[in-house]
Amino acid sequence: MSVQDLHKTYPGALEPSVSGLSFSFPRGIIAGLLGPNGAGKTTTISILCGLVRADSGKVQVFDLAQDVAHREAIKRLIGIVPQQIALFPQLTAVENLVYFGNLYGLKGKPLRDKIDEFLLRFGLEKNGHKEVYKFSGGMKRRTNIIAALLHDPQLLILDEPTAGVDVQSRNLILQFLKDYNQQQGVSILYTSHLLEEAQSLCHEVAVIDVGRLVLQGQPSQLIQQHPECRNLEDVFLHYTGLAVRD
Ligand SMILES: Nc1ncnc2c1ncn2[C@@H]1O[C@H](COP(=O)(O)OP(=O)(O)OP(=O)(O)O)[C@@H](O)[C@H]1O
Repeated sequence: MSVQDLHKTYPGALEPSVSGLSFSFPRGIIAGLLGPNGAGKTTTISILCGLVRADSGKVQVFDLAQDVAHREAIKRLIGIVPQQIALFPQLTAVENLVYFGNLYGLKGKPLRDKIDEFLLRFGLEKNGHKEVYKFSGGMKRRTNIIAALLHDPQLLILDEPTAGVDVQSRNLILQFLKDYNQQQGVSILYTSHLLEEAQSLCHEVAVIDVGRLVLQGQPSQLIQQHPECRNLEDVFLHYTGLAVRD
């Protein structure tokens, strides 16, 4: 995927959210889009998915331009896991997942089999028929991820998928993402504020700040290039500074 000279100012906003942003990631890797609060990560992801329209700039997903002509094709290629849990609380996990599968034209036994397979893989097999409002935060997050996987996306985009989950759920989610990337060859784009996690998960990261690219590269190389930095978090702070963001 790539974005080139991307600009976006929301209606009524005084400052742009994305301002001349360019980066690209090769197919088949786990990529991290990192940056402080308000850096423009969610906006960029939303533009990549076709949920928000850019003011200007070029966006490509698997060599398809993100425009009206390719929006439907790109929608089928992408699975989106939003930052906020997007599930119906009064429905059970299975009912939610049937609903999301139906949106992609999946139904019947093949859909039910797939749901059962993912519930098992995400440790939810005993809770499929429980209403989601009764779920813990980690269970909701895991169900939210399954909803994005049912149509076999080629690119999985996750906005802070491990925010607010316990160590066990986080471990399961990260191991799943590694396996899914390796075994299925699915490309993954992920955002997080947990830089230790990003360092161990991502093949490549792009750091953005105030809507612009700050640096991009493989975590190990970025750390090597900065002898004074012990880890990715040190490199991140070196470029983005210590000042807190609004
Ligand atoms: N719908 C909107 N209308 C106006 N401004 C918005 C809107 N959505 C985001 N913004 C602003 O755009 C900027 C970038 O926000 P965005 O959510 O893309 O950043 P982020 O990097 O994902 O932040 P965080 O890490 O806090 O989730 C912020 O200043 C934010 O306040």
